[in-house]
Amino acid sequence: MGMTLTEKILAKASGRNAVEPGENIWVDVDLLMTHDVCGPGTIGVFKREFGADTKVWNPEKIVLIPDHYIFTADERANRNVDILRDFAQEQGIKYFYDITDRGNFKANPDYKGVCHIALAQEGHTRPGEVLFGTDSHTCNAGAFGQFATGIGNTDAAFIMGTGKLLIKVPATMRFVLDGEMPNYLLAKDLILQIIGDISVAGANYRTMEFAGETVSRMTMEDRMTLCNMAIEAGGKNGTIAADDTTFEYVRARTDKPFEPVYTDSDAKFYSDRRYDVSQLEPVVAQPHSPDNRALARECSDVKIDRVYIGSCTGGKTEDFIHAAHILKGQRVKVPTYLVPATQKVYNDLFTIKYEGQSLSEIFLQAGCIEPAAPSCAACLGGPKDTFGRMNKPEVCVSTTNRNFPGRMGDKSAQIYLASPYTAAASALTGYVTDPREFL
Ligand SMILES: CC(C)[C@H](C(=O)O)[C@@H](O)C(=O)O
Repeated sequence: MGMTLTEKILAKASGRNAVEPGENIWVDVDLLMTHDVCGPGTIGVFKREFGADTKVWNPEKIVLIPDHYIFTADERANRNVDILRDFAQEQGIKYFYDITDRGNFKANPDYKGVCHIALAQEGHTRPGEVLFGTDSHTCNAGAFGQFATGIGNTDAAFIMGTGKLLIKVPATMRFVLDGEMPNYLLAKDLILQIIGDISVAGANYRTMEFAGETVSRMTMEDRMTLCNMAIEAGGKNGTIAADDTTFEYVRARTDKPFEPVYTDSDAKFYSDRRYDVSQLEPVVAQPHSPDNRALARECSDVKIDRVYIGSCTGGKTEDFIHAAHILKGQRVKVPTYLVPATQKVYNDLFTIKYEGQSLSEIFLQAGCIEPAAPSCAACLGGPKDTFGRMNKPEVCVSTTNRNFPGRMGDKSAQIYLASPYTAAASALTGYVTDPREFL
């Protein structure tokens, strides 16, 4: 019987010809990623269970990325990065993207930024491989036809010691997206539409496989936006079949060989949903859940206090190009925070020209706050001095991926998740705004 992309990767990683959903299998891990929030806990469990002097299973297959709470005076947050640094030195970890100078990240060429985008930009997201990360948005890398999922510190510590993990094979839900994307829709609208349809528990412990002609036409950044938010529907992982777009992106960033695998034509799906994207409209997720969907135009009476454009799912180069498309030559009415996901994205804001102006010039002329140093910043609140943190019960339109109570700081703050178009259009009016008003 045929297998899905996820089943095929897991079969290969467990040394078997075939696997079925529900089976518990041991898989060999290609890459383990951890960051400043969960790395210290993972390292603690690893040392406790394997011994203080034990070496990790493979220092070339572990990636340590400080990204969450780094530009802060908070001592405990800073200590977390120190723990990662000490561990990287002690173990000879090959990929440790350090931040040594917290005051001026530009001085440190090793610093990358938000782990999920940094993993892609550094060539760690390869088709056919197995990636585990101590972060729920590790599913981002499914965009490359990789099996990628978030795990807890205990599982990560086990991988550190053995390079293996016992997991249950997830069943696959397929989402076929066809049709011409209207010029007012972005990938974020599609995934918010899907999560609104199936709910935040609609894909619990299942793969969300995205297919169809619309997906084939998408850039890698769009595909990452889709897969990144599989976890917001409870998904174990997201997947998209690798194609020429994928190969071009990956080969430009790594010379490591990889072997893509593909869903068989007779594979069995848990469910199969189809969308004609030409019929969809810009949407938002209202407070306080990513599945609390409404049409952007239905929320036009919601007055907002700020706009936030950033994070792994909404702070990539193309996200800023989309925002610039709306903001060019206009003036924002509310404070507008810009947080590039990575240092590469940050550099793009100053080098990429959009209709003759750099993106950063467009933003500053429109009255946005100067782009911040790349990091997760206020996407998940963070210490009080975190850039863009919501320290008051205000209302924000944000391109991030979660809007739970307290997610960006204050517990009563209200977050409307939206595409970069909708976020930028809302910045121009001070209300939740359908981007068609400016396109
Ligand atoms: C800090 C980390 C454990 C967390 C996650 O796993 O998702 C964070 O990145 C988030 O987005 O909420």
